[in-house]
Amino acid sequence: MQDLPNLFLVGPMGAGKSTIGRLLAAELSRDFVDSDHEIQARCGADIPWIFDVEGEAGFREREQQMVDELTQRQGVVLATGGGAVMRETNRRALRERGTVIYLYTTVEQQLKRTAKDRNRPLLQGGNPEEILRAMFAKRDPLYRATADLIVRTDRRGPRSVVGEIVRRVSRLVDPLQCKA
Ligand SMILES: Nc1ncnc2c1ncn2[C@@H]1O[C@H](COP(=O)(O)OP(=O)(O)OP(=O)(O)O)[C@@H](O)[C@H]1O
Ligand SMILES: O=C(O)C1=C[C@@H](O)[C@@H](O)[C@H](O)C1
Ligand SMILES: [Mg+2]
Repeated sequence: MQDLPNLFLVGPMGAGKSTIGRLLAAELSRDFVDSDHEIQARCGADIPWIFDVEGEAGFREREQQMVDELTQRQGVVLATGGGAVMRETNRRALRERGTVIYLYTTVEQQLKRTAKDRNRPLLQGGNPEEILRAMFAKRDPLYRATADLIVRTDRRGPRSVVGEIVRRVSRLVDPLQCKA
């Protein structure tokens, strides 16, 4: 599937953007890039540390620069951070430079998938369920407004989600799928 556009994954913490993105890129023989990982690699610091030193505002500036840079690559699968859609500039870059896939999941699944991980500063120091519900209310409309496709990840494993994405994206690119 050489004609596929860039594929950009958006969605909340624990939706599976990093996990599914990596598998999807391997399946399509594409490069995989992960905005959170790239920011951490360039700073030599993990996300909680960046939040401690620069605050969320500093992290969001770095994220905007990274989204701008990574969306200009060709032939990539990109996992964005869960909050990237909060900025209009990021939403525009994503929409204009590739096909955007919203990985949807429920707050119940997010809680299970993020419970043991301390690398998400916005979930520390409060009730994670309340935080995730408030984020969902604010962000779900933005994920939907940015996305070309919405794919549920709460009821099936990562490999099955990858299969669905490949099928649905190839239909978007070539709606009739006629045999030669
Ligand atoms: N479809 C799935 N079914 C079951 N578990 C999943 C699924 N997708 C991801 N997971 C698990 O959920 C956890 C979080 O996934 P992942 O780190 O890929 O989420 P993310 O969307 O990248 O989150 P963040 O925005 O915080 O980076 C991982 O342990 C992963 O193995
Ligand atoms: O949902 C969010 O705002 C975040 C999600 C993660 O991917 C990281 O980008 C960071 O922890 C913030
Ligand atoms: Mg991730």
